[in-house]
Amino acid sequence: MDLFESLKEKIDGKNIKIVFPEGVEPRIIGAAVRLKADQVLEPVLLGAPEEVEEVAKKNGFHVESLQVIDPETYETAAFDEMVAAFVERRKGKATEEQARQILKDPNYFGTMLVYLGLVDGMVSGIIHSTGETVRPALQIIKTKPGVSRTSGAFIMQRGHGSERYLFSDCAINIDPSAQELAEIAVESAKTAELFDIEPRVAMLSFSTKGSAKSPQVDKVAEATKIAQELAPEYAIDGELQFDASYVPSVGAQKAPDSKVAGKATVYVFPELQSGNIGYKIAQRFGNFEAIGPILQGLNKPVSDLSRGANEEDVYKLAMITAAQSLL
Ligand SMILES: CC(C)(COP(=O)(O)OP(=O)(O)OC[C@H]1O[C@@H](n2cnc3c(N)ncnc32)[C@H](O)[C@@H]1OP(=O)(O)O)[C@@H](O)C(=O)NCCC(=O)NCCS
Ligand SMILES: CC(=O)OP(=O)(O)O
Repeated sequence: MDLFESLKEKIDGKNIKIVFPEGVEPRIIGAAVRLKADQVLEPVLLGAPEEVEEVAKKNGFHVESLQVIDPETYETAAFDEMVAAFVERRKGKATEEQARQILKDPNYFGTMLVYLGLVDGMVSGIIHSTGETVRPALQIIKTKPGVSRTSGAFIMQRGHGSERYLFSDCAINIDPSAQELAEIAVESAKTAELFDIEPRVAMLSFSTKGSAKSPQVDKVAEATKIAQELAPEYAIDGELQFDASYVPSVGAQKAPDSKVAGKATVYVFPELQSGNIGYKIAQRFGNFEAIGPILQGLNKPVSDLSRGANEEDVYKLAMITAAQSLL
């Protein structure tokens, strides 16, 4: 079954609420109107209602049935409660006065709605940078017990899902340590399972099994060992070059004893430059659909769109975020 048909079945009838802080952006409004009409989930747009309506009208959308919250006119008692919860969560890192200022930012406001359980997840980042989008989640929602770093994964699919892989970290950790990379690998295997990908995890490098020597290669080899110890239930191998991971004949030649080489489904990049460049090359040269970044390891789901996303990307990432909220 198509991934999104199966996700629709999972989230159907659960009345899952997803907040979109960029409620006056046409690609967001278009996706929200379709999500509501298809009865996939309950979208909540942030913004001034008259502005949302104006943008919708210009773009031929009808938004009458959508919930719109204007942070500027949010009910005083509810805002006071939000401010108090923020100050408490930041434990001395923000005063009440600072909190009132910070919460004017729609990404902070939306993240607080998620934290307070008033909505189930958030999708943002189509206008804002990744830092602006995810920093509130890192500070407020924070990572699950046992996870020290969140990371950003993409579902990469082609041929309506006949080929489907997971790429990570393509969004968050600029230069993870071996320990952090190992954790990213394990979280990526879990994310893959959630989205019907049987995880065979390749720890990518420019070297395969010692064919090159450098501190960067050593980091990936060490991360592989740590990940294998952390999660022996998963097939995780490295360090592997991309061709050795993906092409069966090259995998057999370069890493003949590997359970992953030549058939990897989860590709873990050694640092963010290669991860972010790698997914965009597959997307733009290879015609893969890139759905994400899906933030892994957070207590509640927050997803960060690429600024290059289209309406369909928003629609699909919202479904993924809704499915994560059921975990
Ligand atoms: C994600 C990012 C914005 C965080 O940067 P930052 O805000 O400067 O991070 P800081 O080190 O100041 O930490 C801020 C808070 O987030 C937490 N944090 C930072 N990175 C984290 C991570 N990967 N996982 C979990 N928590 C994290 C810190 O512990 C800190 O929490 P605290 O305030 O409660 O102590 C930064 O790593 C970044 O810019 N990454 C690249 C993003 C990017 O451009 N990607 C390409 C496009 S997708
Ligand atoms: C994920 C990503 O690269 O986001 P952006 O294109 O917005 O920088």
